[in-house]
Amino acid sequence: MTSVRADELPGQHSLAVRGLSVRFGGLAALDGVTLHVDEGEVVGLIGPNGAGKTTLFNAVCGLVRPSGGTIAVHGVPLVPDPARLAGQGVARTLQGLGLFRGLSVRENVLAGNLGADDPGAAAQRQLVALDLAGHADRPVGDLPYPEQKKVALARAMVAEPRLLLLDEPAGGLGSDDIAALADLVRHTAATGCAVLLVEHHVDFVMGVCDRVVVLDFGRVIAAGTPDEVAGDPAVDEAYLGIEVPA
Ligand SMILES: Nc1ncnc2c1ncn2[C@@H]1O[C@H](COP(=O)(O)OP(=O)(O)OP(=O)(O)O)[C@@H](O)[C@H]1O
Repeated sequence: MTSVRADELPGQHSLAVRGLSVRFGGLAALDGVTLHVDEGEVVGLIGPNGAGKTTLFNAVCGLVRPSGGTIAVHGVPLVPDPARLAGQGVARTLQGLGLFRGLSVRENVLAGNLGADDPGAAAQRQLVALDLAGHADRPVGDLPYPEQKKVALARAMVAEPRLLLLDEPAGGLGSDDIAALADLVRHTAATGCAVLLVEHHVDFVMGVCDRVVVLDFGRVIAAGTPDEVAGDPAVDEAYLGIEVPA
């Protein structure tokens, strides 16, 4: 069951990033980025290659150290440490699947929730929710790629995060699987989870997100509903006008 921390401030954003800056030597990968995601919301983070999307995820996860700014989850300053993320209600999927290919589907899902009171029951709930229960005892590497993507999502969701970071979830999927993924993402948000989504597949982003934040050269150049962002000339120039990988 998702816990509420005693020091959580009521009415706060699920994720609040304020003035976040990350430098790699002389390069400002993020330069004063401010964004938020609320409970039950799907927010897309898009931008051209090198815009800073992965760096923002990495900063939230404690994989890079910001030079400035703050990150808070439900009003509580985040302690950016990969080993403590789950305890702070945050989960992330990876661009690559990052699955343990020699383990079964169930074992992979279990790996996402080592601290649960009843990890088996939590894993079973996710297997059922993602229609994977029939494959639970198969080696994950035997499943088709779209099913493996679902296993990666189940592993992220098994700890019942309140903030889910999805890193290019549509990568490598065909149109039918992308439509199914959109349903899954909306379903996840409907459970109250806040979802921040990095994705190059623009149609998927525009179809699934409540709001979209556009980065370019480490700065927010536009933010709003998909329609607002799609009609923004700065976005056309920076992003939508260029060819992006499918
Ligand atoms: N560890 C690092 N050391 C030095 N520079 C880095 C490092 N990580 C990222 N960068 C640089 O920071 C900038 C932002 O990179 P980032 O990977 O966050 O962009 P992105 O928007 O995720 O791009 P893509 O869509 O290609 O994944 C780029 O110029 C990148 O080359």
